[in-house]
Amino acid sequence: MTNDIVIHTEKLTKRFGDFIATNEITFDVYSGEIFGFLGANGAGKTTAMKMLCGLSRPSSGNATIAGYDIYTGTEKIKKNIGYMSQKFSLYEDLTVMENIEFFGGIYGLTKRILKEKGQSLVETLGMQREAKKLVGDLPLGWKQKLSFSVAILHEPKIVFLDEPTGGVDPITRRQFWDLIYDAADKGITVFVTTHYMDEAEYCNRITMMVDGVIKALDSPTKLKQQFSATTMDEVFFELARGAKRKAD
Ligand SMILES: Nc1ncnc2c1ncn2[C@@H]1O[C@H](COP(=O)(O)OP(=O)(O)OP(=O)(O)O)[C@@H](O)[C@H]1O
Repeated sequence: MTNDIVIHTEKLTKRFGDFIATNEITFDVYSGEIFGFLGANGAGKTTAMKMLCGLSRPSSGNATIAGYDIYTGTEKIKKNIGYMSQKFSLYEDLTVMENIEFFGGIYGLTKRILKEKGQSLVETLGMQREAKKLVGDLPLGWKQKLSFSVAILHEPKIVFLDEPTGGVDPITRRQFWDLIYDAADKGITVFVTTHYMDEAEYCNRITMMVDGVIKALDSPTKLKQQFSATTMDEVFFELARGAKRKAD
């Protein structure tokens, strides 16, 4: 982690009619940081993440992502980020290698680089025997690890992960987090939403959103001190219990 700021937001706001989904959120994220973005259902996490990825125009406020302005630099932003969501990841009807080639191609990698990177990726993941198998036939945990690796194949400055480990067992989640640490060690900033509080502990810093507003932002250790809590679960409960919004 360095002191270089790669995500800077200032009073970033998104309204849907009269409803304020994300209300004046302000924070900085540093290069190589693992930044956890937490909140109860409906808190406004996905709305914020869509704005940061250049997919949704803010109603007001400012932000720069990888040095590019959120209003005028959305195409540049998209080139400098990777994205992975539990809801959308890989094509189930393509093989492991075909998915690597397809997504690597979209991210602008040449065929020669893709061949090299694809080979070393399946080796790193221990998936040599699966390279020609359909992704649909792989266990969920493997799909998620592959999906994450594909999202950073083009070595983006920032990778956005929207609940990347939903539905898998704790051991596979731990392995997934080893990949996250490797990426952060290489200088890739990781912006991650999760509902798992053990994963919150793995982040360098965490924001907690409640009803569209940032209620807390600090390291897990400092947050636990601040709320006299022994676990992040207790911190989360303390902050989120007054939330008015419910899941859709
Ligand atoms: N296009 C939209 N039009 C109107 N309201 C919306 C729209 N998108 C989101 N919202 C509302 O904004 C609020 C925040 O939604 P968002 O999806 O950002 O929450 P979230 O924190 O990501 O929750 P979850 O963990 O359930 O995905 C919700 O009340 C949701 O209903």
